[in-house]
Amino acid sequence: MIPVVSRVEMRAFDAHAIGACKVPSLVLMENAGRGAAEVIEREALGGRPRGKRVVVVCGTGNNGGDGFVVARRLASRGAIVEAWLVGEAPKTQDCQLNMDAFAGIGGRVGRVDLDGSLGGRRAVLGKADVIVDAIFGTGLDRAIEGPLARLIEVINEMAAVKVALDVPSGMNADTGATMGTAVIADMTVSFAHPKLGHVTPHGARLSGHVHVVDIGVPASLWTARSADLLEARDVRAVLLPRPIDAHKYRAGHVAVLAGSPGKVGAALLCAHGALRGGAGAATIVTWPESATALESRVVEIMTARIHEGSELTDQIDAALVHKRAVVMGPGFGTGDGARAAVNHVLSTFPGTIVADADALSLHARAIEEFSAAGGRAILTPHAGELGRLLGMTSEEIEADRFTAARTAAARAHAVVILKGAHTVIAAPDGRVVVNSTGNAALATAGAGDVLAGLTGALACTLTPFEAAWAAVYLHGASGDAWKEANADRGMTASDIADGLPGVYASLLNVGHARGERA
Ligand SMILES: NC(=O)C1=CN([C@@H]2O[C@H](COP(=O)(O)OP(=O)(O)OC[C@H]3O[C@@H](n4cnc5c(N)ncnc54)[C@H](O)[C@@H]3O)[C@@H](O)[C@H]2O)[C@@H](O)CC1
Ligand SMILES: [K+]
Repeated sequence: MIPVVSRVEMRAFDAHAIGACKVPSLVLMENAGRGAAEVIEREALGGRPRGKRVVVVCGTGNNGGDGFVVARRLASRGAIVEAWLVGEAPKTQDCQLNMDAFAGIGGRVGRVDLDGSLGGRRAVLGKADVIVDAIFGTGLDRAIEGPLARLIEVINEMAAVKVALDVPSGMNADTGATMGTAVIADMTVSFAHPKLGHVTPHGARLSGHVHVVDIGVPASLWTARSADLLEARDVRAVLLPRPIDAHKYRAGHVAVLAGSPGKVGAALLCAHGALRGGAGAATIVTWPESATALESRVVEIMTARIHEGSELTDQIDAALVHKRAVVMGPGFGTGDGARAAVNHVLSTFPGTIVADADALSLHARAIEEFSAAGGRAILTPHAGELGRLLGMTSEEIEADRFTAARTAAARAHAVVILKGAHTVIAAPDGRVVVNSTGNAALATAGAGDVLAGLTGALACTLTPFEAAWAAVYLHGASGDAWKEANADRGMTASDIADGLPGVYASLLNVGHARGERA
């Protein structure tokens, strides 16, 4: 997993590097700027910097200092570079020294007169191949307004490739939100670690592709991080090879409490996700009309009937015998019977419980009720559902997804999967993992049902937290495989499930080892 840090953590990392590790700040800045210049040369200038026009827009703090290093480095590679200082004079010594060093090699330093017209500047920016945004980094502490905001809007209008240093100026490094206005970059070079804001839906749109460069201090020296970004090897490590004598029930039997008349598709997709996700068996536990509708359609999936009324809890208990995980909610309904069923499972089922869709709606403003599961529940809300659980709007959730997920996990004493681009998975003990897979192809009806079923399948053998993050990763990876083979659209929820064996094959490389499969 890759550590993802907050603004405060990053500033503490820098202070540690300079103080305890005795690496001079000027060296860190040189490393940062050199790393960024290499990324820009390779990714934005096609490996041919000579004769290309680059404008580096520098603030007066250390982000601006990084900008002057980039300017000097690219100039020495043959690019035609202008560096602009936005403000009267550098405010930090390292910024001043690097501005002088750029001027010292014959570089042109211009000053942007924020009170004047930006007309002349606009013409120069219009001719640039690359614009480097070095106005603000982690020092941003208030909304950008007035002439500075206008300058950023002008940068955003330009056709040049825009590269942000550390964070796009105006992006909140912790939440990804725009503070006043923000640079919309094609790519961002982040120093030492990715920042939380880079891995939020809004921040990812501002940042473009994020490259992380080393600044010469081992990341391992510093363990404080707000979240971890998933990598393929993390998922590979928890997916243990199956023994040669795997049995369908040892591989895990998932119960799916889902479906109501008109919504049996949700139950089917969920069970299909569980089976393609590796469950040995799946049983849909549902109302009589739904069971009748399902029985004519399912082959590999079993059904069990439950009725509203006095027999309900006994019927559920009988249906859940020997199940390792229950997924409840997809298309299940929100009536009295559904409520009684969901609450009964929460307070009695000994395995892992995945609560999705209607199981979440039933507990609006009462997220604490999930603590009845004693830490064995996994909740799978999108921002709207989590908003209802916490009594907030979905905009308030999106404004700070990390805090929302962490708060929800603590209050529910459950694992929370906050869905969206860069899904956040939070554990009740405060650990937070961010997903690195997935794309717009996954925005399709029923995708959530498949994720819930897949999570249930993995929960048969993994802890709730591991099952949650591994499922999210695999689900996204199925979307990525679809996009690679087709496009970022046209995928159905069944396709997501059907893509899972291929994802397993590429992760585990088991395609050739058929003898080991159950
Ligand atoms: N030694 C270090 O600490 C290192 C820092 N590095 C760079 O330094 C950056 C942080 O530098 P700084 O802490 O100097 O901060 P910034 O360069 O991000 O910001 C500088 C100044 O902007 C002002 N400011 C904040 N918000 C504003 C607003 N909305 N409108 C107008 N002015 C505003 C602040 O008061 C501050 O003086 C990092 O993002 C990174 O790019 C790198 O060089 C690596 C090493
Ligand atoms: K920046």
